[in-house]
Amino acid sequence: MSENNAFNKVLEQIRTQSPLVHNITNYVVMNNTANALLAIGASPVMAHAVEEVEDIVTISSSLVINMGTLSKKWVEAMILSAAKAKELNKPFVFDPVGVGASKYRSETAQKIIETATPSVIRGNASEIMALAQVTNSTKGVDSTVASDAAVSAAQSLSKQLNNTVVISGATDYIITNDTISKITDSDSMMSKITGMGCTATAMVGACIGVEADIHLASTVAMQIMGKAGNMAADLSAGPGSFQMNFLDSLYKL
Ligand SMILES: Nc1ncnc2c1ncn2[C@@H]1O[C@H](COP(=O)(O)OP(=O)(O)O)[C@@H](O)[C@H]1O
Ligand SMILES: Cc1ncsc1CCOP(=O)(O)O
Ligand SMILES: [Mg+2]
Repeated sequence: MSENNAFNKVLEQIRTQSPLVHNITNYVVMNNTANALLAIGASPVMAHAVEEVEDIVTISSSLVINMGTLSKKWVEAMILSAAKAKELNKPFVFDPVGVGASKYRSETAQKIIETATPSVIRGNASEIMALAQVTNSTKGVDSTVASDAAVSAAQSLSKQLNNTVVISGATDYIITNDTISKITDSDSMMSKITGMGCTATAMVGACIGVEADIHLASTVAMQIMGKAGNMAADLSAGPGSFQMNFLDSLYKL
């Protein structure tokens, strides 16, 4: 299938099926990522309570676990939901926000991965290298290195876990064992807005909710980000209007 056909097919599936995407995500991006999922045609639900996460996983098409703003109860909810996703064979994507920046983040990321292998791990270069225990260059939640630097770390992580690893940045890499796809079509304005990485992870959640080929679904998710990012940048004077135009662009894709 050509790249364009795959893109159109997955986008069409999202719009016709409107997959329910269960997000356990952070306070910073919760509203943005819910709106981004709606704009692309998916149906978001943000649910964190330990009392309900297993029920929500059960009715959802996919699960997004994002560890941006951790706390004890939320970690419990993440572990419960990851275990449920494994039991029910539901696809799930993990965003290891800021892994390496604190012992708590590193331990939590390991706990989640040990509970259930995420279908996809999506992070920036510093996060992927910290997760693969190559180097710790994490500066808070932003990467200090270009995505190219994390390719071999992502590849060993993917081989070790037998899953798909996405490194975002000026070039996005989608890596599944020896298969590497690259996307260079996006805009640097995207790095000036908080939550663009989390939005990329949410887009992966939407795509794996409708498409069983996880590498293809992850690639389309990053294409969606790049295309909407370019469209929005053309219309925007700066990061403020970019945020609004990005949502409109997702809707118009
Ligand atoms: N310098 C850049 N040029 C173009 N696109 C970028 C750049 N940096 C990030 N992006 C895009 O922004 C989105 C978020 O990536 P990134 O900033 O790496 O994530 P995070 O916010 O988790 O650090 C991705 O879709 C990526 O393609
Ligand atoms: C700033 C910040 N602090 C904790 S979570 C968060 C959002 C990070 O989002 P992204 O990784 O998508 O930029
Ligand atoms: Mg991030």
